[in-house]
Amino acid sequence: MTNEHQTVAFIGAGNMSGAIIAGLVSNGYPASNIIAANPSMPKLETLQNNLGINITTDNIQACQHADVVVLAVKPHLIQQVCQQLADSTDLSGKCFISVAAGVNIIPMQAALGFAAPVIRCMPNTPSQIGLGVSGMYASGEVSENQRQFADQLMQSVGIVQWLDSEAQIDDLIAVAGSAPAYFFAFMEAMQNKAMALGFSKADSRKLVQQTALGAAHMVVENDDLDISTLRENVTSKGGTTQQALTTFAQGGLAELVDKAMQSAIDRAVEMAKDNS
Ligand SMILES: NC(=O)C1=CN([C@@H]2O[C@H](COP(=O)(O)OP(=O)(O)OC[C@H]3O[C@@H](n4cnc5c(N)ncnc54)[C@H](O)[C@@H]3O)[C@@H](O)[C@H]2O)C=CC1
Ligand SMILES: O=C(O)[C@@H]1CCC=N1
Repeated sequence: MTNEHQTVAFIGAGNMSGAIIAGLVSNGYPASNIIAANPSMPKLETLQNNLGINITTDNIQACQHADVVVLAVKPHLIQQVCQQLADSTDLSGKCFISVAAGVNIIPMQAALGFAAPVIRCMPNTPSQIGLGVSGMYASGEVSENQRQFADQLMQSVGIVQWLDSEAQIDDLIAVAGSAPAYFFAFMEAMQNKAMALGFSKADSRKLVQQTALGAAHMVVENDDLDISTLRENVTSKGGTTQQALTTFAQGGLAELVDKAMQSAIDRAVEMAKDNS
């Protein structure tokens, strides 16, 4: 990775930061160029012990020597954190990458006190294992160099999709940011049924996870086939799969997925209003 000696500060060391940092370090990004800040020590100590990064409980200290500041606190705290940084340190020359859902660039820049270069990034937790998806949108103030660095940073933990408008970040949340949870919920439900059928918890998990893994790999490795063809190939006429799929259809699965994804988008829009 070029620019690899840029210092990246993560403000907020929770699930998403932890996933991105783990992905970066395991992909060879120098841990000495990563610092994470969090109000409490336990998560920081785990990150330091496991990944060798720098840690601090002081957001300002983390930010001072950083070229890139990743804002990774809960959405309702983003503006407060931006204001705290703006009040206490010189932010000129720094690029901000916000991974928060439902906080737009304009209110972030207002809290930072200047037209800062801000990149909205919507990652997901599989970034932890290099299989992430990140939607990215850059404000007009972001330089080509900053954009390229952010692109390389997030490409090192998965695939990157640059977006034409900030509003598309909300769509990306529904399609990828929140979406690992949909698959987890589906697998959880399958595991529960397997257990109800008498399989042990461990066996149920093993059977479900291997099936999910196999199905995902088949999609990846057969990119010349529509996903619907892969589904049809499992479905013998009048057989068991057809019966299961009919039950899903009768329960409105496709409509339910559409509705659930739309509700995630609507929630992001609502959050952006609350955080403006
Ligand atoms: N979890 C996920 O799958 C994804 C989360 N996101 C976004 O990432 C952001 C963080 O989410 P999670 O990591 O899930 O939450 P989290 O609750 O796991 O992490 C947030 C961290 O911020 C810390 N914190 C609280 N106040 C702080 C402050 N004033 N200064 C510094 N740190 C502070 C908390 O102690 C916590 O460790 C959110 O804005 C969310 O929208 C985006 C994509 C996916
Ligand atoms: O649930 C949330 O709001 C965050 C954004 C995407 C995944 N987690």
